[in-house]
Amino acid sequence: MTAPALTLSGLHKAFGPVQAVQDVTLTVQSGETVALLGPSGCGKSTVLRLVAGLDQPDSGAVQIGGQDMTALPPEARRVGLVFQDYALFPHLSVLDNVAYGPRVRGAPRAQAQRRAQEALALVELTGLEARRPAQLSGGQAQRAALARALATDAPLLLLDEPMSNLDERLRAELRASLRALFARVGAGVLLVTHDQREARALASRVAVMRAGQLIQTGPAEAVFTAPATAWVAAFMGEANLLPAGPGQVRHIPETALHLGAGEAWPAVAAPAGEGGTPVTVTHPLGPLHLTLSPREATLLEGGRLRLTVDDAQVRLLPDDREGA
Ligand SMILES: Nc1ncnc2c1ncn2[C@@H]1O[C@H](COP(=O)(O)OP(=O)(O)OP(=O)(O)O)[C@@H](O)[C@H]1O
Repeated sequence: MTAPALTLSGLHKAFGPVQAVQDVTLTVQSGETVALLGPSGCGKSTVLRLVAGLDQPDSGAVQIGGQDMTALPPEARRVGLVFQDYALFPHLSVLDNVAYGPRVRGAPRAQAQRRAQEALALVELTGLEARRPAQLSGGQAQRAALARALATDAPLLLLDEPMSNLDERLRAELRASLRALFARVGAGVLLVTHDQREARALASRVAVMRAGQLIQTGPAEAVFTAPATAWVAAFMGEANLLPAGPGQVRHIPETALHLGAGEAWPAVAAPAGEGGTPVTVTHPLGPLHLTLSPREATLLEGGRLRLTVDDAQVRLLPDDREGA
């Protein structure tokens, strides 16, 4: 079996009193996209910087393609980097920006440009080779930065909030094309994001990070449908976490709420928003929050809503939301 694209073992990194990364252990296989997901300041970018060699860990090891790279400088690590601000060279054409990686690695000009053309074709920027970065839209600049990482043929790609500067429409567009692109290039991809939708759309596995530590790692769907703790569930946007005794909550996912059957509970609707009509139902388990589609909203009768809760989907989770 081939070595994983990336193996992190027991990484620690502190900045003065701040434990930015604590005991992070994670593997990314070749051809796999793993999302490092967590709120601002939890240490995601620091992990990427440790992988890229831009920072040194206090302890722990970074292996890339099965080789220990912990002590090596960034240029020896064979990783393709895409950071939030793209960092394209403003004075170089798009083609030269993308050919830069192969050139630095010693490829003759013609060969480097050929590789750059191929990478630009992959991100659908063919035809814009002669432009300067300032003449690109946000989405195009983002794709040029990606092409530059792809042109290095690195077995590991590191993406830090790669769509943070794009509007929602462009994000949705790029999400769809990126997933297909990653599958085609076969590299291991470590993607940093605080956006759970982005993680869900792009990654096969998700590692949830909080205050420097990984608190849940697993297949994306498993993490989203079965969060391990109340904090993870809340971070994923789960609204129904009801008190269930000391240190525990009852997690009722929206899929567990079956509308239009059972008892009619008192329900208070808020004005309809973009996602639908928010409703709070007074249920013996506690107040249940849900958002009704226009069709579901017709089930509201005289301030009441019929619903049943599918007990099989209800889980007790440890409540770890205080502190940290
Ligand atoms: N060079 C540094 N010096 C001091 N503290 C730092 C440094 N870099 C990061 N930190 C601190 O380490 C913690 C983790 O930061 P990091 O940038 O890794 O978080 P993040 O999860 O990537 O956040 P964001 O999503 O906002 O980019 C934060 O508390 C941050 O303030």
